[in-house]
Amino acid sequence: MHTKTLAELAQGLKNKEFSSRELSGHFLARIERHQPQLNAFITVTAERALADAEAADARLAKGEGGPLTGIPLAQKDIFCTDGIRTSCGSRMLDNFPAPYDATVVRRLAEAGTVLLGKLNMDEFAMGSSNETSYYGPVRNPWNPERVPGGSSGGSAAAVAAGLVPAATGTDTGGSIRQPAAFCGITGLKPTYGRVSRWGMIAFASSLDQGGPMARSAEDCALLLQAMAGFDERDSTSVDAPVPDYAAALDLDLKGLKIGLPTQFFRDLDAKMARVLEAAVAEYRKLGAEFRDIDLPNIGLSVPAYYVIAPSECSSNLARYDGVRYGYRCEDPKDLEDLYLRTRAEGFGAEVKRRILIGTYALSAGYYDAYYLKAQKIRRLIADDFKRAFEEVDLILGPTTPTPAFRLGEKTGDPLSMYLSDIYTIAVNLAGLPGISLPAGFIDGLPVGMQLIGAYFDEARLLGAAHRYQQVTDWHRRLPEAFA
Ligand SMILES: NC(=O)C[C@H](N)C(=O)O
Repeated sequence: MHTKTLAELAQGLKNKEFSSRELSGHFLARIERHQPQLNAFITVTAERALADAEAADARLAKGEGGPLTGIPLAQKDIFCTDGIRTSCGSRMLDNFPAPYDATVVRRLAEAGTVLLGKLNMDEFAMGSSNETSYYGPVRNPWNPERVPGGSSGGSAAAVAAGLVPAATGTDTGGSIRQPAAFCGITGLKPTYGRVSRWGMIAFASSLDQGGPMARSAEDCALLLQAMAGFDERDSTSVDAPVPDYAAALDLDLKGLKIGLPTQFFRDLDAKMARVLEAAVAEYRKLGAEFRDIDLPNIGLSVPAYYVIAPSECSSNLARYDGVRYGYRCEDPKDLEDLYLRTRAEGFGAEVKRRILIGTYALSAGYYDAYYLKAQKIRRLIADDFKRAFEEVDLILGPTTPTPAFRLGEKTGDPLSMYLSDIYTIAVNLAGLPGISLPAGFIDGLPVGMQLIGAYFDEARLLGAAHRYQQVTDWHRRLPEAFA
C-alpha cells in the first residue's frame, strides 16, 4: 500500500480493497518499524489516527467524502494541532499542545484525511539539513549517512521511505523544495498568499508559505486543492479563485515556452547539469520550447534573504519570553532573569544566531544599510522574474547545487549551509510558486529539478510536472531498505 499514489489509494478505498483503518494501520506499523532509524517523527498520533480512520470509513460506507477521505498523512510540526504537541522542532515549544488547529490542518481534516503524527524539522524552520532540530537529525532514506534536507526534512524522509503517503511542509527559503530534492519526492511551494498561514508558526512572515509534499505532482494537486484558498484569519492570504488542479494536469506542452536562467547553469556541477539536460530533452520530446533567460540580480538573493529572514525572525520570536506559554527557566530571580535564561535555554544555536543578526540589521544605526537595502534588492529580483515571465511560461533549473550532503558536513560553517538554498531562495523573495520533482540520480542519491511559475500559476506548474512524470519513473522509485 505504501508504494501507491494518493489517487491509487483513494481508488482502493472506494473499491473497498482496504478500509481507511487498515490503510492507517499499515502506515502506523511502518512508522513503528522505521522511526528508530530515520527519526522523521516528533510525535506519532496513533490513537487519533484510528479514530480519524473510523470516521472516514463511516463516511465512505455512506458513499460520502471526497478524493482525500480516509487518506493518512502527517503534518510538519510547525502547524498547530489542537491538543497535540506542536514543537516547531524547538525545546521552546516542547511542552506546547496547541490550543487550536491551523487552517491547513483544519482543511485537511475536513477533507477526511487521517492524522498519523507530527514531523521532525529544523528548529523554527531555520536550517537546510534538519540538524538544528531539538529532537535530533533526520536520516535520508536513500543513505543514512546523508541529511534529508531541511527544514521540512521529516516530511520529505517520511514520504520517501513510505511511512506516510503524503505530508505538509513549509517553505521560507527552500524548505519544501530542497528536502523534496534530497529525498527524491515532489514538493510544491505555492504562491505567497495561496495557502493560509494561520496557525503556522511564524518564522519570516513575508516569506513563509505552506505546501504539499508527496510522491507525484498529481498527489500534490490533490493536496493543494484542499489546502489552498482565502482565509479571513490570514490578512496576507489572497482572495482569488482556486482552480481545479486535478483537471489541469493534462496540460498540452506543445509550444510551452520554458526559460533556462543562464545564472542557474553557469557554475552548475557537471553531473547535476547532465541530469537536467536529460530532463530538458524529455520536455522537448513533449513539445516544449526552450530559451535562455537572464535574471541579472539573482546572485544577490542569498545575502538579501539572510538579512530579511533573520530580521523578521527576530521580531516574530520575541514572543517566546517564558511568560505566556512554552518553555520557562527554573526559579527565575526576577523578570529580566526569566527572559534571559528562558531564551538562552529554550533556543538552539542557529535560532540565536538569526535573532542576533536580525536585531542588528534592524537596529537604528544599521536599518538603512542592511534591511532597507535588502528590501530594495528583493524588488529587483521580483522585477527580474516579472520580465522573464513576459517571455516564457515556466522557468526550469536545478533545485539544489548538489545531491544530499553528509550529516555534519556543513554544521560548522553556516554560510556553506545557507548556500545550499542558492537556487530556491529567489522564488521566496519574489513570492512565486515553485515545484521540485525527481529527475534522476547521482551515485545513488536523488536529484531534483525545479520548475518556477508565474504568480498563481500552480495549475500550469503541476501540469508540466505531471506530464514529465508520465514519461519518467524517477518519482516511483523507493529506497531499497524501505521497498
Ligand atoms: N526555512 C527555509 O525555507 C529553509 C532555509 N534554509 C532557512 O534556513 O531559512
